[in-house]
Amino acid sequence: MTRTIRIGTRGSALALAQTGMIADDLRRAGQDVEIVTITTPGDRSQAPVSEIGVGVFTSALREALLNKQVDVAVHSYKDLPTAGERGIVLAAVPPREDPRDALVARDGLTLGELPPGARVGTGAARRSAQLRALGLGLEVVPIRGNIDTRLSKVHDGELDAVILARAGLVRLGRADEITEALDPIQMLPAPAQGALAIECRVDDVDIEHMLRSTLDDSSTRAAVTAERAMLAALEAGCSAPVGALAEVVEDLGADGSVVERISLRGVAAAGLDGESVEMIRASAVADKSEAERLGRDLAAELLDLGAGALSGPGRTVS
Ligand SMILES: NCc1[nH]cc(CCC(=O)O)c1CC(=O)O
Repeated sequence: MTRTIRIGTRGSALALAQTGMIADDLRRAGQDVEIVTITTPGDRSQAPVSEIGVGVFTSALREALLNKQVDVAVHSYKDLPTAGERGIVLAAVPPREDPRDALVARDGLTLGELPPGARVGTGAARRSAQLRALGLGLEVVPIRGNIDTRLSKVHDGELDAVILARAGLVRLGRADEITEALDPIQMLPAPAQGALAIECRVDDVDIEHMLRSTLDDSSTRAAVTAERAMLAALEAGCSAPVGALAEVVEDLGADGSVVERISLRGVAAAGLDGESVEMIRASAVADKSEAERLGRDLAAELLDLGAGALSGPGRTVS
């Protein structure tokens, strides 16, 4: 008799959509699965994420895993704190969705077409800092709430545009509302944006192996490992908003053979003040097996270049 695997998820439309896709993948692989919804304090609170803290969406799910209410937890990877959790293992990182941020603007407008003074909604310090650094004279309006709530602020005319992760809109079947996918040169996404983290208990070795062999994508794992290593190293040294994007690329080795490398770009605000619009950018390439070190090295370079403490709003996960 095969065991029914209980998959824990948050109850938001996005979380249910992405957990449903993972459940389908597992069913196709012959597993018997059941979805269990866990309500998190982040779902109940309307306070800014910078106040309620990173991890607010994910700790209840990890607790449900540890106390055996569920066997697997599906998280938006970028919402996970960089610190690991004792007793829990990252069993799989499935192939990533398009990691870019997306603009949803009135009248089909792109960022460059929005007039000065246009009101653009985002709750993320990372997005607002990069947006202000573009020098377009846009007014950044802090917003929170689920994706549907944010989109409705454009449709009802309260805002001219909002910026959201493209991946969330794709998974909710609302990609047709995107008016521009933002180029990473203008707007680097949050570390691990567009990726999922599939966790299980450390001692559940059979489930861990099944999850890894069914769902894990080694290139996505390497890319998010580099991005998150950069974030973790910066967290220790600065409180500026951080963006990162790694891509696995094929390159020619010294002997002419094809080798896989990771190319990582990072951005952080300079440590001037809360109104700072100076963004510090750096990039580097390393062998795919060196993801962790690449991330740490790029963080050290950003700190050397002046990435630092921001006295304004704190870092948020988005
Ligand atoms: N912070 C909330 C959150 N967590 C994951 C996503 C989108 C999906 C993803 O990045 O995987 C979002 C919404 C957003 O940033 O627009």
